[in-house]
Amino acid sequence: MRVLVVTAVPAERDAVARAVAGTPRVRAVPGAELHRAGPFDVVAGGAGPAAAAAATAFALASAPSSPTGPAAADEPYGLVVSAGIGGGFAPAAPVGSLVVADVIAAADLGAETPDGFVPVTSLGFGRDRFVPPAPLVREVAEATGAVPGQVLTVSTVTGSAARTAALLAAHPGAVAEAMEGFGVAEAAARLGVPVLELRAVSNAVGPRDRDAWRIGEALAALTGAFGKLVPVVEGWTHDRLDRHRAPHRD
Ligand SMILES: O=C(O)c1cccc(C(=O)CC[C@H]2O[C@@H](n3cnc4c(=O)[nH]cnc43)[C@H](O)[C@@H]2O)c1
Repeated sequence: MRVLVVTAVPAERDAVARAVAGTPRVRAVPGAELHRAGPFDVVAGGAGPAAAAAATAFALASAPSSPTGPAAADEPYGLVVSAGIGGGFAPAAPVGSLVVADVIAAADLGAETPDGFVPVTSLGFGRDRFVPPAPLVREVAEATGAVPGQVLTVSTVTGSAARTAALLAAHPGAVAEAMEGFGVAEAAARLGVPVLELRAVSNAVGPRDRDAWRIGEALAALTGAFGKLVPVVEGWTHDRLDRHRAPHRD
């Protein structure tokens, strides 16, 4: 199965591509550059949910929607993965660990009210979460050792104990936060393609301490995880994923 992997920055894209031996083949698509490594087409789509959604939509729209020939390049995407480094919530996800989202939640999409934050769904429109296929999440967790749990999408990196506590109060199942998952999921859902989010933890969510980020360690963990993901995605078919697909709703 061909898999589209969307990262924020080129360093994350290259960490994913390194999981597969050989030099990635690079192909330009409108608005992006795809790096093909084994079953993965990897794109560095930019930071934040808007850039991630735009890059995902362009890459998906550039692929055939049904097989057009015998080559892997002619296959439609069966899965989209939002991947990269992320902040981990203690104690579930220490630095260097991996997390896989069982829910991809937009943590700051809503309204501030005198009574606190209200999610967009409580305002009567939009959506604030996507649920990846549960059996696939389980298999990825088993294969990679990733901790399953909610991964929050935020537009502002958390930098205080108070904000950390507020996020955990609103999302008790949260294991990590990053800035792209919800955007990737939104674009994938519109084209009916299942989504996963896999993150390697570079820093603890909490009071800002940029010097404590362990980016190299996290990128190495990301490479290791995608190496273990190859046989997992090869074992999944479009038909099998279809059975676990949640319908898109506005
Ligand atoms: O400076 C570098 O060498 C470098 C290499 C790889 C990645 C980066 C990034 O800064 C990636 C930004 C990306 O990381 C996610 N992220 C990481 N930690 C957090 C966090 O605590 N809260 C939210 N997001 C986080 C996020 O998805 C960013 O887009 C630098």
